[in-house]
Amino acid sequence: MNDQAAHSGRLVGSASTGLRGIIQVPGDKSMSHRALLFGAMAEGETKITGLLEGEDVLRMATAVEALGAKVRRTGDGSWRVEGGPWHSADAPLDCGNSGTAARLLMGAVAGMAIEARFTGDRSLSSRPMRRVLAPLEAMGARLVDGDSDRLPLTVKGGSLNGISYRNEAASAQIKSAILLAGLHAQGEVEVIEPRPSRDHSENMLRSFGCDVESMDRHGERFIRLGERRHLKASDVEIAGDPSSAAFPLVAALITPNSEVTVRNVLLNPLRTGLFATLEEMGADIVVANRRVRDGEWVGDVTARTSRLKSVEVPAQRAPSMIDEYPILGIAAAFAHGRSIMHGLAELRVKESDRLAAIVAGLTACGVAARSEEDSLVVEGQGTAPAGGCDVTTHGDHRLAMSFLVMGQASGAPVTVDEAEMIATSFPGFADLMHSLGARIEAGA
Ligand SMILES: O=C(O)C1=C[C@@H](OP(=O)(O)O)[C@@H](O)[C@H](O)C1
Ligand SMILES: C=C(OP(=O)(O)O)C(=O)O
Repeated sequence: MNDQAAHSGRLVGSASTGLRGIIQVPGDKSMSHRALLFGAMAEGETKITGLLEGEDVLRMATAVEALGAKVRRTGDGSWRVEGGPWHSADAPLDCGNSGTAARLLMGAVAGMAIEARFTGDRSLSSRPMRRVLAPLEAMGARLVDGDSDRLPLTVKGGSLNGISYRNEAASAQIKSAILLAGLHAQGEVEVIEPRPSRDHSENMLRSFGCDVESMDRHGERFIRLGERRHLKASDVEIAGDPSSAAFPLVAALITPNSEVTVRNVLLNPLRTGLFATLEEMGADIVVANRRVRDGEWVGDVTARTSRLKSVEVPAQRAPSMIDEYPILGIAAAFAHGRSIMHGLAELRVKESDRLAAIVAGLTACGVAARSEEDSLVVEGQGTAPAGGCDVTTHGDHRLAMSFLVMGQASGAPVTVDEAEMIATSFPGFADLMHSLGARIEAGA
């Protein structure tokens, strides 16, 4: 099967005899969004290598073009972005499935004397936007559609004041929207994080020439914009997405006779909670060739078939692995004993209610799992689960990939629906998994 078949809707993952190989995964999604957006806001031409060419990121590229930037892909696969000047978009900005595109763009638009209407697909139109709109309105932006919490909605920006905002949700999207709006605000702009979220915006704003201060005080993180808030074009090199690397690596851990290396994975410490958790579960997972590239840690990660034991994951760790709970749920199903993961309220407002969907999918595959308030409990049997089920993904790419991985080592095949959504974050997933020996086929 080629990746074309991955667009057909249903895919089936079946037991493989072993996964082996050395691969690279597509570029990090968070960095890709930011590289395009910051490039579009900067003076001069930004060169991006390793950009994730997934649907979410391509939505961002189209949106910044509609707002005034020039974006092109060159023959060698790198991208060029020429910054502004920004103007109101003639047509709505369709953010597709991407929460990051919608929320970061809202922040950027809020800071300028322009207006933009935001739309999205069925999933994105059901996700909360007030979390970003509330601080942006407090800074002086206007929401043309009253106090709406959902797309479609129209943001009118211009003449903002500063803000000091407590980011209780530990959301990097909220923080980034505030910082981006703050680039054009008068006065202090500060975000306080009781639990730090991914810091790619801070790191990349610095490489685009902005003053951004990050400080840890009394167990909280303070992020503050300094005086210099003007963006200058910068070259950005993007390493492999750890949230994508998670799928082949966990597949190797649970499938007999496997050894998989993913080269050049982004290892920013605010993104590596899954790897720490897998180590606690006894996984044979090793990082080699650890190095700093463009201000971010990068390395090669190898995973080998392992006997996993159960784990308890504290709420404090959740932001550093927020997109990895679906695949951790699969690892926990193969582990010996009861795993508990705390502090997962945010999973309910992702592309689907991931907490409910993980429980439903695992249960269908013969694994006892439940949610208890904001925690996930998985009763691992220490052996391969039955499988032999149809999993409803609710159009959620991470659920589709997770359950296809589960099929690689389950008693009977696992079928997922709406597999075309995988292309939002991991184009080429099925082909890459095939190159390792995975069995993923078009389903009836
Ligand atoms: O800022 C980002 O690039 C992201 C932040 C996270 O969302 P929240 O900010 O809602 O936690 C994450 O789930 C998403 O995939 C990407
Ligand atoms: C939550 C995710 O992305 P976003 O919020 O950008 O839609 C994700 O990729 O798992």
